[in-house]
Amino acid sequence: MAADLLNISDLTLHYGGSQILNGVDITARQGQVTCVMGTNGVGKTSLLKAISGTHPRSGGDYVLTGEEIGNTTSFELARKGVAYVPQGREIFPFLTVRENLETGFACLPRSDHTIPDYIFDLFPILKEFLSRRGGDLSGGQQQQLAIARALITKPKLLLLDEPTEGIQPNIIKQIGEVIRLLRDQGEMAIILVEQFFEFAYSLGDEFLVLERGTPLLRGSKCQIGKEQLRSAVSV
Ligand SMILES: Nc1ncnc2c1ncn2[C@@H]1O[C@H](COP(=O)(O)OP(=O)(O)OP(=O)(O)O)[C@@H](O)[C@H]1O
Repeated sequence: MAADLLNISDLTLHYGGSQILNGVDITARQGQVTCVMGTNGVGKTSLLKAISGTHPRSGGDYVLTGEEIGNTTSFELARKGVAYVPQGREIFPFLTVRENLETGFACLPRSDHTIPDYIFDLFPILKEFLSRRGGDLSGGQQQQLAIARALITKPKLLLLDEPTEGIQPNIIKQIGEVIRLLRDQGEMAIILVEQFFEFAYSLGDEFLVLERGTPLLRGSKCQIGKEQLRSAVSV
């Protein structure tokens, strides 16, 4: 059984007076992909914001590699190995590809401030476009850049928010291969928020389906049948 890297239980999250997440449990294990699914507005992005510390949670226990995490900053969580690739990618359009990648150095010691070669093995196009401005890349290339920037931080836990959204099929395939490779290396835990059902199903080891901020279905691929998952996702 793969080791638990992240264990969150009974998570709640509010925006002002609106409660968005209520009693969510999620686990991420090394060498596994946990897929978070559900229709628009159920709270998938909010869950990733809570895990990455970009929005404070209102309650719940958060344990990362055996350490209890209080309400801390996203920077501190990045230093502890949590990398977040947000929906919409949020690369810096006026910085070059190299400069975008180098922003990942912020949470690393100075001795690690070099872009490792494996980044370009995973995403060869980024090497070719190192001097191009991020904003001049296609949507799919920007998504690859956003994932690469997250990998620069040497994460233990990689959070991906809808990496296939608005992206052409050949790049979706490449991104799927990268996720599979990272998972199969067995070190990293990956949480994937994804509405593209076949993509999510092919990559996922564990699934959590949300409905209006609460868990509707949770379990492993062995426990949940494909059609059961598909019908839960379309609720
Ligand atoms: N900053 C915010 N302030 C207030 N409400 C918000 C904020 N961000 C999101 N919401 C609301 O919280 C709910 C959950 O949003 P969230 O983006 O987490 O859902 P989601 O499942 O990721 O949706 P989608 O699939 O459309 O990205 C929605 O009703 C949304 O309108």
